[in-house]
Amino acid sequence: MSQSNDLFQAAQKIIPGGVNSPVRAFKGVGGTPIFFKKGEGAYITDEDDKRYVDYVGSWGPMILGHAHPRVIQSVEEQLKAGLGFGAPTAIETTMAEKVCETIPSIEMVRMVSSGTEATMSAIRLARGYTNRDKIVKFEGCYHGHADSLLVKAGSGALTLGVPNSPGVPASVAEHTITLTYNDIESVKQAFAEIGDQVAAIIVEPVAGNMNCIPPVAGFLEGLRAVCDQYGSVLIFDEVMTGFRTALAGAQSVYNITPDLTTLGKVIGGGMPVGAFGGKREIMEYIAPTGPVYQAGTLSGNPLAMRAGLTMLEEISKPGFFEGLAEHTRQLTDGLLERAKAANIPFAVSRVGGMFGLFFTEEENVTTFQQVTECNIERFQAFYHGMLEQGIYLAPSAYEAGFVSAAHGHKEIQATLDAAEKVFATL
Ligand SMILES: N[C@H](C=O)CCC(=O)O
Repeated sequence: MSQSNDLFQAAQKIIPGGVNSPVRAFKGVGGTPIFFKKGEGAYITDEDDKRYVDYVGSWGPMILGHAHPRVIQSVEEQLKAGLGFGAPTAIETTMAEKVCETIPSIEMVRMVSSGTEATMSAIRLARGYTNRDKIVKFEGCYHGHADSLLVKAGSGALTLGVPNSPGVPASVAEHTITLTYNDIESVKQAFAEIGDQVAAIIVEPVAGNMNCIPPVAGFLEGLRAVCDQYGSVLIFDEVMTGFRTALAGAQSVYNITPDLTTLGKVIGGGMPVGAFGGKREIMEYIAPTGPVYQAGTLSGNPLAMRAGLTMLEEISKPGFFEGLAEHTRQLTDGLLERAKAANIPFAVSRVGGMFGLFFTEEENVTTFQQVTECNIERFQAFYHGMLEQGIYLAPSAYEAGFVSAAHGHKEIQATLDAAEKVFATL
């Protein structure tokens, strides 16, 4: 028996499923979850002292690698000044300035404590601003677990087979119209029928919660045009892609300006932080300047702001994203080459520091349907083979992988060597 197993047995007695977020439970790959005790750079160490090259990065935030010395130091300094006051602090304004200066579509920003809070609040704001109830999302996209958004959702909900969760009232879900990602015609058609009732379109500009699906040419442009035509708010959920696909997020990669943007993960430097922001005119609808209520005891927590701001400073250094994208390219190209050599039908995707792996005959995966048609048994076998070789990937076929600045030639080569061995066994 391993320490992880013992810990999992104990955890299951007192925590539902033994985990505090369902996707951690390994239901998507079979077996039992690994319990970790330490992270350093590109590596994490489990409770049995086995070290892994980590491509989960705490599900995205760890873009500098684990325990980055500057992030740790800034948190230590803040610790001595107190953990939080529930009152304004100077660092919140510094953080807001940094976000607005980095992502030009954001003229005003409000900090919250998670990505779910960010998307939930952005939806409420869009509804309040437009005085409309309906929202449009896309099947397989995941925007956190607020009621309105847990409809045909991706990520853990899809992994566990509950894309529509019990507990979400039908009277709430009926206001969420779910369309097909990367299919602009279905959007135009829906808007022709009910466009004047739609408060917002919310979209992951790169769908990272159904693996990693970039937008096809014209899709995001089409969403922008439809929102302009019908007076709906365009919300880019950049919780995953913000500060990850590029410094200014996917909106800068694809050159589309949303009305609102939601952020999370990297912005907290590993601490629980989210944010939503955008056009001043819309953001001023939020209390206390406007009537749409939104609040949080821990919002803008100084410890979290300090960690996040330090991380944003580090990733703003010249050349950071070029290096990250190059390492991600080496990884995905290398995997593709080795799969080909082993005659395994396989495809990859990547944008900046995020990537997707697909066991499929298709060369390009662009739709939710293609994602769900991938060979899941083969993914599971690959997953466990890689785990054995000391490579930690997300335990779900529907989650993107993340490369950090700490992943260098050595880690990528180790990953490719491991993959070569595992592909040969499939
Ligand atoms: N894809 C999810 C977040 O973006 C995975 C994290 C979770 O559900 O715990």
